[in-house]
Amino acid sequence: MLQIMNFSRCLARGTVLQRQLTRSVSTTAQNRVPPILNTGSRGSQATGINEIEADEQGISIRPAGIINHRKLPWIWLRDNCRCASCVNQDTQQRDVKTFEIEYPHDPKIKPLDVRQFNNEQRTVVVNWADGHESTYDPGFLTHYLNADSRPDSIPPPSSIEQWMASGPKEEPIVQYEDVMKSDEGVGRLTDLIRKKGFAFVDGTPYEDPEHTKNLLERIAFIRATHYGGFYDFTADLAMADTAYTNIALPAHTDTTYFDDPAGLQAFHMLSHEPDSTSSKSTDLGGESLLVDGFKAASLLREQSPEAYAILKTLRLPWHASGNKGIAITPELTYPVIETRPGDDGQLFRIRWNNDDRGVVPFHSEISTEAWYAAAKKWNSLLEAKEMQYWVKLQPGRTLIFDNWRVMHGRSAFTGKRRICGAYINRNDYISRWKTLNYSPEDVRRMNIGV
Ligand SMILES: C[N+](C)(C)CCCC[C@H](N)C(=O)O
Ligand SMILES: O=C(O)CCC(=O)C(=O)O
Ligand SMILES: [Fe+2]
Repeated sequence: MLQIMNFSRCLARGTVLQRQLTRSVSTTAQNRVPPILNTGSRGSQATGINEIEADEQGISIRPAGIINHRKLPWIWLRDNCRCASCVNQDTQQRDVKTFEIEYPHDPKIKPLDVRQFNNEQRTVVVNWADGHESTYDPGFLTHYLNADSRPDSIPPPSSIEQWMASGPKEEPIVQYEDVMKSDEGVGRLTDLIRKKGFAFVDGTPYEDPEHTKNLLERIAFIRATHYGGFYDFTADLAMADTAYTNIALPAHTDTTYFDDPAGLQAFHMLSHEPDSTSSKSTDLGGESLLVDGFKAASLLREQSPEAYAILKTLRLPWHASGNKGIAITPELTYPVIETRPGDDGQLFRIRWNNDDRGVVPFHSEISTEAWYAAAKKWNSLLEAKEMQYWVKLQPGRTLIFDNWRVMHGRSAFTGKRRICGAYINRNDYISRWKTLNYSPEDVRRMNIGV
């Protein structure tokens, strides 16, 4: 039986909807909505909705097992209405005139009633005084009752595989033709990178670097920097950077000098031939080093929580200054190790290139010597044999890695060594990974939090 108190005007509406309705609530707290299971596919577990309470401020849904009584304010509900007149159906952008709503009590958005339907989605409907009707997926509502922000578009920590000198359990390989011929191939490639930090694309044609460029553009458009867009380089100091030499490079991440370092980096060794500088007998060198920065940070946290805290806290300047007319530094300073907000402090980004690091600033709580001691511990981890995964890149095998997690380096070399590749923005890569590895519904929720 419909119990609609203080919502006199919609009584007529109530009879029309009655046959579909399982229940509605009034602003008085004593109305309890018997438990129903929320079939919303929010996150990994269905959240049972026990009861909906509505009052002058908003509605609270007491999900099964959750005791918090967070109330979802009316203005928040109206602002997040997803109906065709509140969301531009062509662009998914908000059409709601948020700031025409008088806050906090606008007679226009006074709710006349809140209902839960007995349909598949168990949708919750709010009828507003101005005649507007908003429909909500209970999974969306219960998510925000449990969380302070939109669902993360990150794989659960359990699926992020950290590795050491032997690399991931299974070598992360995707075939070039799979990536070129289908989005399924791109989905597998981006998911391997997301979970293992890097992947190889085997069978990449190497006669013409264009194939490598086309491969990388299957993920997302290439990010241009002062090194150009798609890069194809040898040890000729074409640019004033040690990458364009043949010296050994220790483990580092690239583009530490941008506020937003490149999300992905790729290397495809096109050729490596002896030249007059190479002695016939010894090998030419130029092996590639990969170090899992998340593994290193996890070990540092275990072995020396203080050093970990210091590298997480003290923010540093970084720079790219070698090339004429180029003087790039991030606008903010950044620590070596960054974690996501929240007390589980999931690792978010590693920024490490001791050659491009600026001057360690003096800090009110952290002594400079303490930072150097912590950085020394960090560096010893990166130099430890058991942390170093070495690969000899070959023509045909393109390496693509997460430059926010995996550090790269190389051994010194002789001969003529030619590498091509590119950077790709973090958000463009994550967008591609999301859209190819999650349902449109889940992507929508992750992206707009609804
Ligand atoms: C050749 N390639 C463009 C890939 C790199 C150029 C040098 C990158 C610089 N040392 C850094 O760490 O960001
Ligand atoms: O030559 C290599 O293997 C990599 C050099 C490097 O660190 C880079 O190009 O970013
Ligand atoms: Fe590099």
